[in-house]
Amino acid sequence: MSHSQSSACLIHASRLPCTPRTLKHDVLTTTMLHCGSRIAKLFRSPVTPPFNFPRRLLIKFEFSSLFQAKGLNTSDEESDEFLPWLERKARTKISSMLWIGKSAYGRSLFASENIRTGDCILKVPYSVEITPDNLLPKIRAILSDKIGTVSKLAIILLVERKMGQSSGWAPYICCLPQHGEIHSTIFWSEYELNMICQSSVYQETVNQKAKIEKDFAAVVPALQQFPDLESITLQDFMCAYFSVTSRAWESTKGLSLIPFTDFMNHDGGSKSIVLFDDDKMFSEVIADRNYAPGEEVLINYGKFPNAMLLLDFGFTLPYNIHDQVQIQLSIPHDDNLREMKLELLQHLTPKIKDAVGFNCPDDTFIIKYEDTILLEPSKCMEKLKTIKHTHIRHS
Ligand SMILES: C[S@@+](CC[C@H](N)C(=O)[O-])C[C@H]1O[C@@H](n2cnc3c(N)ncnc32)[C@H](O)[C@@H]1O
Repeated sequence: MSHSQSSACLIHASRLPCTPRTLKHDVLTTTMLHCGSRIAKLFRSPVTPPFNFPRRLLIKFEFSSLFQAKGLNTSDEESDEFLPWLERKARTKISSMLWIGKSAYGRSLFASENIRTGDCILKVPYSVEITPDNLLPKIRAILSDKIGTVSKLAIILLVERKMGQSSGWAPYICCLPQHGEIHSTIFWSEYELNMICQSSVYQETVNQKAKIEKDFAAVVPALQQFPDLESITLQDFMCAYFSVTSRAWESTKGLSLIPFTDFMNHDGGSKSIVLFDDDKMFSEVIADRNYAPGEEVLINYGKFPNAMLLLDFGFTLPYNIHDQVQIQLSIPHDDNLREMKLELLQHLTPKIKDAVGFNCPDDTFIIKYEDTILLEPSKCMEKLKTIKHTHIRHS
């Protein structure tokens, strides 16, 4: 890392929130509940490229933050009708503390009354969550076994959209993002993608698009059996696929779309996550702090670096403590010192296995933003010297 880059990290560090919030009930230790994870970390392609953020990409990330603003919390008629519709469908109360409004990042949930740390702010029964089980049996019967769960959910969304107002999910389907509203790199033009061609986001985007195209090719023969579905295009499939990667949660019961909960936007500093109660068959969210009426209520999608947020969710965070860079040294296989160099890398980056993100080859190391915040240059130099001496003695 160059001097200018490391000082930039330190400047950012001083702006990071430093007071950890605590939950009134430690929901994570409640045995009955288990937490779901956003699927981004579960659906990585096995091929892994080097992860070098060129300066211009960093500029793009910082630039995007200029558009970040506080919640707008204006309501509209469609949104006002959404929760009563879902509660009728679920035959139970889902939330009395939240309402749907518009934020700088699209729809969002806002506090309708004072919320206290530890309050359960919403409870969505499994019966109104969309899982691959919702796939029409006649479609499932002719789908290839190779079709993954993301694609299955994408097909469900496409089928329901085709049904228009006669779909039992119509109020939800019309809230999902459409082409033109999605900023994931899978929708970037070739010109835009070329600007990030040295980063792994570029390669992951290429891989992701190839996977979607392959899945679509496998799905088309099934869709062609149904006159209403044969007009579905690759672009429609890509939009539906993105709706799933950016909105679904993975839990013990598999992948699911959770209407209403998926209107919540992400805050990397939030401790609220989606919890699943398999006995009582609902998912829920517990507030990690107090909210005043009208405040936007946020949850944490997971510890994702910006590259992954961009690919799977279509946004980046200006100060993301989970951000990281992958640097590939490209140590030639015929290099006599290759093993020693790889070992050195392991010493220098012992946390490499904890890194969330794209897989990476052996000769790659990851610098995590949070590590650079904690890094004390003198300790780092000491460590380097120790490793160097150990190797000199051994060789
Ligand atoms: C699960 S949905 C959240 C609801 C969404 N805002 C909507 O209009 O339906 C995830 C999407 O919300 C937006 N989003 C969520 N958190 C964001 C954030 N912190 N910054 C920018 N966009 C965000 C992104 O478009 C992302 O793909």
